[in-house]
Amino acid sequence: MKIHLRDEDRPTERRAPVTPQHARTLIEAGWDVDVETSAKRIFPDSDYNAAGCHMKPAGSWIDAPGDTVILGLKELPSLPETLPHRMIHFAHIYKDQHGWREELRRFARGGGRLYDLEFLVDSEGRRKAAFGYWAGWVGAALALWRHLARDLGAAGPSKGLSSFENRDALRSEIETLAQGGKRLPRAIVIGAKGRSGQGAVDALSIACGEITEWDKEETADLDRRALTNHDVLVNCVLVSGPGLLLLTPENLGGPDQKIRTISDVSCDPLSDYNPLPIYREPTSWKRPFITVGMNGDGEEIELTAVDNLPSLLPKEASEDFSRQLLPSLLSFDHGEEWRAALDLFESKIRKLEMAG
Ligand SMILES: NC(=O)c1ccc[n+]([C@@H]2O[C@H](COP(=O)([O-])OP(=O)(O)OC[C@H]3O[C@@H](n4cnc5c(N)ncnc54)[C@H](O)[C@@H]3O)[C@@H](O)[C@H]2O)c1
Repeated sequence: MKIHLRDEDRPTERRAPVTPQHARTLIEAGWDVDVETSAKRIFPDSDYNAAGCHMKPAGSWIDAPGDTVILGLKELPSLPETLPHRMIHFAHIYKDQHGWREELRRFARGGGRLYDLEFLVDSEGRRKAAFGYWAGWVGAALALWRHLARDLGAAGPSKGLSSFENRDALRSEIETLAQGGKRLPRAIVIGAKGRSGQGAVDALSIACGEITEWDKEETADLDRRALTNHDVLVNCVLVSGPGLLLLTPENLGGPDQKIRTISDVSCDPLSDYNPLPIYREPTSWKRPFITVGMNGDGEEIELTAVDNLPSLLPKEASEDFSRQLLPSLLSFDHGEEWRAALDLFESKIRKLEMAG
């Protein structure tokens, strides 16, 4: 088997789906591993080279032999127009996203196949590899950092963000502020049993006085007064339909409403089912926090909703993702997850053909 790790097209994408350590595991299992050099990837080229990978120029996947599997994380550049390879990445084209037809046509023209990482699932539909844990960890850490910074009149993360070398860089920002002597916040995580919920709980434990963990059971009959009797709210719910409304504009500002900092890790403001319909669009690395109202104590409620949180911690996010993906890669393309991804791809190609 021959696999080729692409340099990511997006200039800010520093994550990798396979670490140098796991590239070595693939080589030991008999894989031939090519890796494109990259000026931005969080792992240096020299580590892949030392692991036994063949280093190739960025963008050379286009000319790889036809039997090579091309691995990446995010979308492809817009050229070439034909894709003859088997490709593994997050393509973001199966939910009728902008440009899905043209992207699928590239595969149809070249005879290639897409194994979309978002749909690499087991027989119960559970994702084989996901970035959720570190999304929750970073989302909660940003909220905690900002909350403590405000207590001391500092900007904290609201001055703008760039990716962190590792989690300790972010943790030390929080720990330094927590030593400032103010009361540690009481936080609540909704969707606490999920991947991002677990990450959020772990990050909040750096400097929270108390952490309440709610999942489906606790929100079935929502006690909003108990919900708003916290300083920090982190939403990590995977919403699949209507029903859950955590906070609406009408719920803000009541006398018992203590919440001052919100992190919406789920970050789905454009969905009809958004459980936090108190903001209209994701916030950015440049301006991660916005004010969404006032709480019962007359303090501004600040919210962050960044839609690419794991990219802020590319090292940990990549290591975790690579660890989850490795067993599937070692069984490429025999496992049920590869069959599921391929079946979906083929059904989308049929949909394209029927649409004409
Ligand atoms: N902002 C980002 O960068 C980023 C990155 C990754 C994932 N996400 C998003 O985070 C969300 C969670 O992802 P995940 O991987 O943690 O999912 P997950 O499936 O691991 O966990 C979701 C949790 O939500 C809970 N839940 C569902 N309905 C609920 C309800 N009504 N009340 C309370 N809890 C409920 C589930 O029981 C589960 O524990 C998704 O919407 C995902 O798209 C965002």
